[in-house]
Parts: sequence; C-alpha cells; structure tokens
Amino acid sequence: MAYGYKIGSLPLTTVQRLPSYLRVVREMRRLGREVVSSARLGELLGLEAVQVRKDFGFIGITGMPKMGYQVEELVLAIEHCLNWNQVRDAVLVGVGHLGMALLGYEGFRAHGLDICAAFDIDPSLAGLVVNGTPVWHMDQLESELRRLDARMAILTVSPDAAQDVALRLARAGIEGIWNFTGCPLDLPPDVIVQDQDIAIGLAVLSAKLSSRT
Ligand SMILES: NC(=O)c1ccc[n+]([C@@H]2O[C@H](COP(=O)([O-])OP(=O)(O)OC[C@H]3O[C@@H](n4cnc5c(N)ncnc54)[C@H](O)[C@@H]3O)[C@@H](O)[C@H]2O)c1
Repeated sequence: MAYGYKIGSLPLTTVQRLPSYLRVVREMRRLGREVVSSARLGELLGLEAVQVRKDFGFIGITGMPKMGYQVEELVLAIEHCLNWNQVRDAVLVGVGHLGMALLGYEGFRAHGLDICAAFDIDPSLAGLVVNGTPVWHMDQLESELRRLDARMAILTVSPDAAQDVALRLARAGIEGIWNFTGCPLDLPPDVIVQDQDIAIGLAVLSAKLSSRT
C-alpha cells in the first residue's frame, strides 16, 4: 500500500508518539481486537483524541465514522512509517555494561533492528557470542563492516574513545550512529547521529518530582 508521505516531512512529535501507538495496537491485534477509536487510544496513552486523529492523518490513515480505526491497518501503517516492518542490520561497538545489556535485549527485532555483530577493544571479549551476536576485536572492524550489510551502529564505548571510534565507523561506511556515550560527535554531515541520554529522562523525572513538593 502507498501511503503518500515522507517520514522526514512528519512533525517530530508525531514520529516520537508512533512507537507508543504501535506498542498498543500490536497488543490489541494480539488480543484479537479489530477496531479501536481515537478516544480509546488517547485514554490509554494519555493523549487527546483529536491529537491521535491528527497523528494518524499525517500518516495517511483515516478512521471509519462512529467505529474508529482498523487495528491491522494501523499496525501496518505505523510499521511502514517507522520502517520497522523491515529488519535492518546494525553493529554495536563497546561491549561493556551497557553494550552487554543492549545485546541481551530481545525487543530490538520487533523494532526492526538486528544487531548482527559487536566489537570491542578488549581482546578477552573477542570470540564471545552474546545472545546470538558474535563479538569481534576492533582490529576486525573495517573488514567485518565490508562483509556485513549494516548501515547503522550503536555506540556504547567509554566516553574517551567515542569520537575516534565514531569517525572510524563513518569512514567504514556507517551512515547512522545511535550514540549512547553522552559525548558530542564531530562527524561528516552525511552521517546521522541520534544521541541517547538516560540523564535527560532522569532530569525530567526529578524536576517533576521536585515540583510536587
Ligand atoms: N546514554 C546513557 O544514558 C548512558 C547510560 C550509561 C552509560 N552510558 C555511556 O555508555 C558508554 C558505556 O558505558 P558502560 O557503563 O557500558 O561502560 P563500560 O566501561 O562498562 O564499557 C565500555 C566498553 O567500551 C570498550 N571500549 C573502550 N574503548 C574502546 C575502543 N576504542 N574501541 C572499542 N571498544 C572500546 C571497553 O573495552 C568496554 O568494554 C559510556 O560512554 C557511558 O558514558 C550512557
């Protein structure tokens, strides 16, 4: 099905809400629900029904009057929009505490991500297989990336190594870096960097808690 929009043209706030919609409608599909109203989805996600209708309008989905939305249609449309209907390969660099935890997370495949290889500078980690993912020494990075079909890297190295490793990844053809290191990365403009900082969520929670007292 052609949806007639480009993900890059959607409002960022809509894109940020799509994973939550998808989680809820996938669960409804699992439970055998066929239709859902914007009001019900809004109630479950703490959103106004009108916001839900707007978001779905952006991705080309309109509901049926008095009935709502087809659950299956929503699942397919959101998966298509996020490109989560196609599993894409990624590599992970930095198999420490955080890297190990991410390698152990089973949910990535449901989000269209398969970590096909991991790398670390520590020779004692080379040769391990963590939750099905082989770990290679950094010496093998370029040769393995030539062999693999990964365009994306998850960066979980120590902060002092972040910039050098990111540059090496970019030079080896990686196009997108999910950066967990908290370090700003200086990379060629064609490399997309998405920073992930747990501290931001914690700061928001702390601010909300302190505004209660
Ligand atoms: N984004 C967040 O919310 C968040 C939360 C926790 C940790 N972090 C960050 O994630 C990163 C990892 O944290 P951690 O607790 O797992 O640290 P860790 O020390 O347990 O793991 C770091 C790993 O990186 C490897 N490494 C170091 N230099 C390397 C290099 N040049 N090439 C390849 N591998 C190299 C180390 O051998 C180690 O296995 C850190 O940068 C940390 O600041 C971020």
